[in-house]
Amino acid sequence: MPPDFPRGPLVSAVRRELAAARAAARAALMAATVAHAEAQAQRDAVAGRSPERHRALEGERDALIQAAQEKLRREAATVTEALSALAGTAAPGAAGQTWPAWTATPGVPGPGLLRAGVIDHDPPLPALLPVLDAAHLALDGPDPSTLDGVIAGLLLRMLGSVPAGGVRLWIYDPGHLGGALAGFAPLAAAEITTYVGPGGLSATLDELAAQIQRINETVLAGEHANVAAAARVLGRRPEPWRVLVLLADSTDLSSAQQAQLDRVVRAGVAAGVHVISRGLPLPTRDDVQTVSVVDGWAARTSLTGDLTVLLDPPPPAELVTGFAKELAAGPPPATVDALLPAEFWTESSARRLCAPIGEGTEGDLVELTLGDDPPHALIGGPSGSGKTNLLYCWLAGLTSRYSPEELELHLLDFKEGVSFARFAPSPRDPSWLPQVRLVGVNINSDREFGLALLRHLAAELKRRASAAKKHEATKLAELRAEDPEGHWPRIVAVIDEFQVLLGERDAVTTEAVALLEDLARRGRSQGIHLVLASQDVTGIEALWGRSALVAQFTLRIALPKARRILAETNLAAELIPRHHAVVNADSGAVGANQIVKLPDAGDRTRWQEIQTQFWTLTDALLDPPRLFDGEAVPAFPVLPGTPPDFAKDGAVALLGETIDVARRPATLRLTRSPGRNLAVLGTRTPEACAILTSAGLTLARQHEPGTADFVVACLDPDAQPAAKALAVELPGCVWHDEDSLLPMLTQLAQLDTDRPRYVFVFALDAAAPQLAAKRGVGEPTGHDLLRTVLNRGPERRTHLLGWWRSVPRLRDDLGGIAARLDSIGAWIALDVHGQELAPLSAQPGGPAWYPRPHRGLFFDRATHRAPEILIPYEVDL
Ligand SMILES: Nc1ncnc2c1ncn2[C@@H]1O[C@H](COP(=O)(O)OP(=O)(O)OP(=O)(O)O)[C@@H](O)[C@H]1O
Repeated sequence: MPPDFPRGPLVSAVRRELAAARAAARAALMAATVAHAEAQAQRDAVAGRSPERHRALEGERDALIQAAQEKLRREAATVTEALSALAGTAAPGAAGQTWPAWTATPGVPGPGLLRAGVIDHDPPLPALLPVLDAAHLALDGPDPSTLDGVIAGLLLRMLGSVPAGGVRLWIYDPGHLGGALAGFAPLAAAEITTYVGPGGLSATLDELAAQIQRINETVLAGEHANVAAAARVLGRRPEPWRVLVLLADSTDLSSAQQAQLDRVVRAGVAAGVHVISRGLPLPTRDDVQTVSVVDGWAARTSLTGDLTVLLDPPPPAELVTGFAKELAAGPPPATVDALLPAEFWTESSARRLCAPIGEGTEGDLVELTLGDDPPHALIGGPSGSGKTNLLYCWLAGLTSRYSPEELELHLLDFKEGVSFARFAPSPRDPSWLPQVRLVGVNINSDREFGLALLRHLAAELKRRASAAKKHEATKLAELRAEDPEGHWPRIVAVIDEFQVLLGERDAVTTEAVALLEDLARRGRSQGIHLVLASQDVTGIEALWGRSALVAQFTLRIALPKARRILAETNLAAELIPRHHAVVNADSGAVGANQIVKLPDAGDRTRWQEIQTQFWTLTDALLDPPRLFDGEAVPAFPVLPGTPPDFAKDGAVALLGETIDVARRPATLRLTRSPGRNLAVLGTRTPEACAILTSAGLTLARQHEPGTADFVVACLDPDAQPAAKALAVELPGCVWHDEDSLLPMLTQLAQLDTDRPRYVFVFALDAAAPQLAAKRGVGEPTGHDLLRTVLNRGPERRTHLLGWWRSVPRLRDDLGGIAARLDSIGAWIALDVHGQELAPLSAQPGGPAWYPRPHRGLFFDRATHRAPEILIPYEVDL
């Protein structure tokens, strides 16, 4: 049936034709009866006359009867033919085919009438029922299983006549717990069918009533009489049909349920919500059709009146399940290739970035734009809804259109996965996506990586803003026009699961929000675009009350069941099927929805091929992107060949890597100021050893051999191999152990030299009993000596870099509870909690720090406002 064929007139036409057929039959019969009566009268009148006359009259009578019957046959045949043709148009394809020939015909837009059987007539006529957009249906009869078979047939016809997802079913079957229509079960997984349990009817009726109300308010909105009319105006169906199948009897319904059902019946048809009930009478209304089984498969329907309808047998079970499985699986998804242009890297990003992400409802490609408006995007969808795939789609569209000169990508993924790892070089595949400048993977417990990216972008924003000022440009397009030789690509920073970054009430969140605010506000004109994806934006406490920040993200993309990505009244995300998204460039306003079907863009092999193709287009030697890998241990850096001259400012120890885009090392400058010592705190031996070793190796490189003294002492057998290995690397190093510790401290405490001297002590706290022991009268204890070295050493260029396994032990070594810890100007905490660091911290109660594997918290009083995270290097000696 053509989409704009109005169903009401069609039903009337069928009614008219049936009435005409009946009238013609009655008239012909009447004529024959009259002829017969006349002939009879004539025969009586001439009774007794001549037998010839009698025979002639009989012949005349038979001829008249035959002619009347012939006329009846002719007229009936014409009407039958017309009705059959009409039936073919009214119930095309899947709506009308008999079961042996039945196939789904989703290309036929929307079923008109549905075939239920044939009218008992010679020749038989299809008996059709109006349902979708026309009526509800109440079936009754002696045998429920017959009716269930009829319902199964009607449902199959409906589902097979519309595109996947065009009809949604709710099946309430308290008697058989869904068994009566079990063939449709595969559709449950695809969310096309919902089986309503015995206790679920009220909720289902409420849900449908709410849907009707929503459709009235937001879809019909006083402009359309019903969804069918809206569909004609829009050229597409804005809402699926919803069909509630009730396999119940009236005693199953409470009065509240009955009242709600009456409401649904009353208002449902206009909203495309229909009820098909078996055994449960529906109110008598024009838009309630009935089917009453009289005997076996013979029935009367409200449309065919007193003509008997012989109902079709139920569709074969394998036909139903086969179809349901196919429908649930859906057509094979499109691939990433659907998003690639005929020619790569031909677009300019001067004004905007524009790339398709999938197919719209009309089969056209839907594009996402980032530029002055909309500048930033917010993507939402629960876990598994396809956010990563959506990002892949977008990245495929962007990277195939814009060369690395036009586009730079920064990709961070805070979930426990490595979705972006494929875009960075790896031992398996050393190539990378040329536009990608930074990739973050396995960073879910290191929110600082997110902060590092935002700081990096803020610095870039500043650089661009000052270039723009210099060129008197107000936006990127102008800057590029004024400075054609400059490298001003648009930057897109994607942060997947960004709620992790803002997940704590701490300094990281505070700084991240401030940076986001600045980038969101000023990034638009400087070509820096943020794409933030999250499972649930509502849960992000840090964004509460920051509507100005969220408002900058005018491009919203909602995956199925996404919450609060679109405007509150915009419920489109609730309705879209799997692998679809709602794209809305107007902050989620109802009128701006575009529904997109997303291709499956996850195929790794295909991505590798695409990446290889990109590489053939670039002859420049691109630097590989920076890879933040939370699980990787940074390698000890290759140090420069010529040692710098540190005579004036003091040598610098490298202690590990900071979490920073530029891989900045954590440094400690050992000047002649008080407190220039280091305490490493905690029980993680390998990490403590790695830190002291890194420091030792780097300090040694900054002095010509023989111009500095190195001392290594170790009091923990587990640390001895590392300590010994370090001692071997340090020129002229003097080794000490437990036995020689006191003489060592005695000698150091004399402070009789100004030569640079670096003292590395592993597990110093293990010597506490020895250091505390009283010695001869007037003789300082080991602790006294240690304190002298720490307090007075730096001024004489003697620096102690020690490892204590707990803060209290450090404190005990420095004088107990009331000890001053000024001599420890820098510290690194490993498995030590923030509050334990209170004595060493300017922050009351200590810094917010919960130990994490292979991370340290580093604070240098001379350079830090707040402590920073450090990752110990892997040092291979
Ligand atoms: N358009 C699509 N076509 C086919 N398969 C898809 C599509 N979108 C997603 N998928 C598949 O669905 C699964 C979940 O998708 P994806 O990983 O993108 O979801 P997500 O929202 O990022 O999930 P999570 O947050 O749990 O990682 C994947 O197996 C993916 O291949």
